[in-house]
Amino acid sequence: MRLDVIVAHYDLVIIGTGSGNSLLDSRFAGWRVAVVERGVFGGTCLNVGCIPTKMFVHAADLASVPAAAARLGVDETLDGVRWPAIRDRIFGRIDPIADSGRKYRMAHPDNANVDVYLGAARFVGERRLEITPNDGSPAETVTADRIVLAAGGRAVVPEIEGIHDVGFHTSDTVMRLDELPRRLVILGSGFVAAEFAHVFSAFGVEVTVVARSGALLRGEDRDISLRFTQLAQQCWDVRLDRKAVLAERAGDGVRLHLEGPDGAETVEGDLLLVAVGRTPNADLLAVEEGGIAVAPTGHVMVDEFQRTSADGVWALGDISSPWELKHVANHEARIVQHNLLNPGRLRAADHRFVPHAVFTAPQIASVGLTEQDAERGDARWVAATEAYSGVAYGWAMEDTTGFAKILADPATGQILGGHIIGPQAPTLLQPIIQAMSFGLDARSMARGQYWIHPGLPEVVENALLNLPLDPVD
Ligand SMILES: Cc1cc2nc3c(=O)[nH]c(=O)nc-3n(C[C@H](O)[C@H](O)[C@H](O)COP(=O)(O)OP(=O)(O)OC[C@H]3O[C@@H](n4cnc5c(N)ncnc54)[C@H](O)[C@@H]3O)c2cc1C
Ligand SMILES: NC(=O)c1ccc[n+]([C@@H]2O[C@H](COP(=O)([O-])OP(=O)(O)OC[C@H]3O[C@@H](n4cnc5c(N)ncnc54)[C@H](O)[C@@H]3O)[C@@H](O)[C@H]2O)c1
Repeated sequence: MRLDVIVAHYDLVIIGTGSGNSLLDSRFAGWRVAVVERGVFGGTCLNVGCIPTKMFVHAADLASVPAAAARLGVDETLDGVRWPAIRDRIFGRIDPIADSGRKYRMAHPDNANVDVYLGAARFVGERRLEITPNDGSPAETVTADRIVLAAGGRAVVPEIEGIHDVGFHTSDTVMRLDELPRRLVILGSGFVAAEFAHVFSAFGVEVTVVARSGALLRGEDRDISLRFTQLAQQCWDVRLDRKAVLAERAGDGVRLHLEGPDGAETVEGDLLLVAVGRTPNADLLAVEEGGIAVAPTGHVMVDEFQRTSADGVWALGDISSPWELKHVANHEARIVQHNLLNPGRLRAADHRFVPHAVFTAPQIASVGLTEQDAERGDARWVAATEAYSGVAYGWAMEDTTGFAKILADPATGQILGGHIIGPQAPTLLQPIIQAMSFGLDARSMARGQYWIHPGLPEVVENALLNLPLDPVD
């Protein structure tokens, strides 16, 4: 046991103000609470994740309109992209929200029972934390009956010789650039790579994507990943099956040395964006000192109630979740909130049908089993697709590449998975998520309701009707 001076004991300490900040409401008014935040209030989604990226994506979608409109006989020109104006509008909206969130917690009478520590917390014992303030003042030790770990994760930087010398960006910094680069090299082929490749190329930047794997977004259903990779290759310089072995400066820019199927090669850009995944912050919190078990992936281990292995310690969001998605972090925050307030009536988190969307071009959305998942299982399944070009609104759009794919149990019609690539994919997928969540089978979903004609959701209706389900009497 360390003999630090304990400055305070709390009923509850929350580490991290992303989804962790949403736990507190008037029901906690009688609790003595501390909130610890080492960075900007509001966490990843608000400040450097979902929200600003999608604000850039929307602007990128608008910049892409003239190219798409010409095919329909509408001639428009893109006169320019005012990057500083786009950037400043986005952060001019976001930064004050983060700022007012911090002020609300620190100073509003609603939070009279809450102490805010602006600093980094780490475990020094069971439910015992050392907090190192951001302002350089001496560390303080606090203890608590309950602790919620909501400290998220951080971008991974791969071990490539020279990478720290050349300078690189991650999603944390690339949205605040002073000016657009002429050429951008993106290392990685997941969500972040796909979204920023779209944003920067729509703004006129020459984009090179370096993928370790043989396809982009290879976690998607393989038909979706294949279609997206083919489309990406038409827009960006896509290098598949490449290993980056060395980074060096090239003039004012950067050169990456790659090894691939055809041997050694190099790619150059004015900027390098590293987008090779994220890792949970459990290590920085020294959670093992608090008796908290960690999985081989680095995630804090939790049970179905979001309890860690240490008494009184809960976890939510990216620090413990393999999904690393805001709607999952929010759901888990609601579960932890309920369980803190109702220790005798614990509620389990529901991770049965976790959807996701990639806001690239075209958009992609997915829920449930992919075809490759289904092949690995023992259960019977069937799959069917419908192209956007097979429904009236898809004709209107002259879409030739989008499709919806649905997997189902052929006997019961239970929907096992849904995957869509094309305009408005996340919006089109939502009824499939709803059907899976509430047990609506494919037959009932297809024919038990009207589908607005000629709406784009007809692509989902037709994919359902195309499923080769077992005949029913
Ligand atoms: C570029 C990008 C785009 C994304 N887009 C989407 C999207 O479109 N849709 C989606 O669902 N998800 C998206 N995500 C993922 C989403 O942002 C995360 O899943 C979500 O923000 C996780 O929330 P959280 O509360 O677990 O962690 P965070 O929001 O990361 O909050 C953790 C907080 O803890 C603080 N902290 C960390 N360590 C300590 C410490 N030792 N002491 C004190 N404080 C600490 C951090 O400063 C941070 O503020 C995106 C992520 C990125 C990076
Ligand atoms: N729209 C969204 O919901 C959204 C958007 C952005 C980020 N996110 C979340 O943030 C997380 C992080 O995103 P991400 O794109 O950084 O990670 P990711 O896990 O989606 O993709 C990382 C990719 O980098 C590749 N990779 C790993 N090491 C590499 C190396 N050394 N060289 C080249 N490639 C390498 C991997 O094979 C993988 O394809 C995602 O898992 C996602 O949950 C969500």
